[in-house]
Amino acid sequence: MPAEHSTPRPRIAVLGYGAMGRYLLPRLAQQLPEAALALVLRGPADAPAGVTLLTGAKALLDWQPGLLVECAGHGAVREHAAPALRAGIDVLLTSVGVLADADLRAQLDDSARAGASRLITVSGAIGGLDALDAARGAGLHSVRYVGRKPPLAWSGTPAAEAFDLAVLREPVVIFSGSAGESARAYPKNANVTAAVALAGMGFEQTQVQLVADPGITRNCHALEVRGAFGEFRIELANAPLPENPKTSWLAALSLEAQIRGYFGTAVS
Ligand SMILES: NC(=O)C1=CN([C@@H]2O[C@H](COP(=O)(O)OP(=O)(O)OC[C@H]3O[C@@H](n4cnc5c(N)ncnc54)[C@H](OP(=O)(O)O)[C@@H]3O)[C@@H](O)[C@H]2O)C=CC1
Ligand SMILES: O=C([O-])CC(=O)C(=O)O
Repeated sequence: MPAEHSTPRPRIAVLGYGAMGRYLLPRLAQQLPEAALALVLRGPADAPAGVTLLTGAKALLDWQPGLLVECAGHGAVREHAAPALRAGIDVLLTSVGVLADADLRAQLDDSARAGASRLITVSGAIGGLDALDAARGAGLHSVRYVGRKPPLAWSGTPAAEAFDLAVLREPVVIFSGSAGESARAYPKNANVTAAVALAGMGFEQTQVQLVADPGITRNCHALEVRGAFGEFRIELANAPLPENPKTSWLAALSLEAQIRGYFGTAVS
C-alpha cells in the first residue's frame, strides 16, 4: 500500500499590527482556515484568538513560518527581512520603498540566495505594473508618477515642516524628484514609487511628483508611461483604510490577493 502523504499546514507570520495588519489577519483566518497564523510584534500585547504572538526576531525564526508577510514599515524590514530570508522563509514586502537603498537590496538578494527563499513585492496601492514590466521589454522613454493625497495624509512627513497642512486651500506640490528620493523621504506614503521604479525604469529615472490636495478625500495615483510599445496612463482613486489615512485600502487588498496567489487559493 502506498504511503499516505499529508500536505503540511501553511505557517504564515504577519509582521505589524497597524491598519493593514488588523485588516489582514481576520481575512487570512477566514480565507486560509488551514493555516497556522502568527503575529510579530515589538513587545507584549494581546494576540487575536488563535494567533500565536511572537516578540522579536528570535521568536520569529524559532517559529519557522514558510511565509513572512511584512506590513510594518521600513525599520521592520531592515530588522527582520534578511535573517528571515537567510533562514529559508519567503518574505512578502509591503514597504517596498525600503528597496531604494541599493545596499539593502543587495543584502536581501544575497540572503534570499543563501536561504533558497524568495523576496516578493506587492503592487500595493498602484496598478498597471504588469503592463509597465511588459512594456520595458521594448525600451521605455519615460515613466512619470503623480501621487495626490488629502493634506492630513502627509502629516509626520517633510511636507508638514514646509507647509501648514491643516489650512491648505489649494493643492500644493510637496515633492518633485526621483522615485529613489521620494521613497526615502516619504517611507509611509511613497512605497508605490518604488514598486513603479522596480517594474520600469529604476529608482533614478522614474519621475515623481507628490501633491497635498485639500479638494480630495481619496489617495489618488496616476502613472504615465511612454516607450517603444506606445503609451499608457492609469489612474486610481483609492479609499483610505479608516485606521490610517496614509494607507489605501487597495494596498491591504493587494497584500491579501498576493497571499491568495502564493497559496493558490480562491477568493471566498
Ligand atoms: N506598497 C504600498 O502600496 C503601501 C505600503 N505601505 C507600507 O506598509 C506599512 C504598514 O502600513 P499601515 O499598516 O498602514 O501602517 P501603521 O502605521 O498603521 O502600522 C504599522 C504597524 O507596524 C508596527 N511596527 C513597526 N515596526 C515594527 C517592528 N519592528 N516589529 C513589529 N511591528 C512593528 C507599528 O507599531 P508602532 O505603532 O508601535 O510603531 C504599527 O503597529 C507602511 O509603513 C508602509 O511602509 C503602506 C501603504 C501602501
Ligand atoms: O497607500 C497608498 O495610497 C500609498 C502609500 O501610502 C505608499 O505608497 O506608501
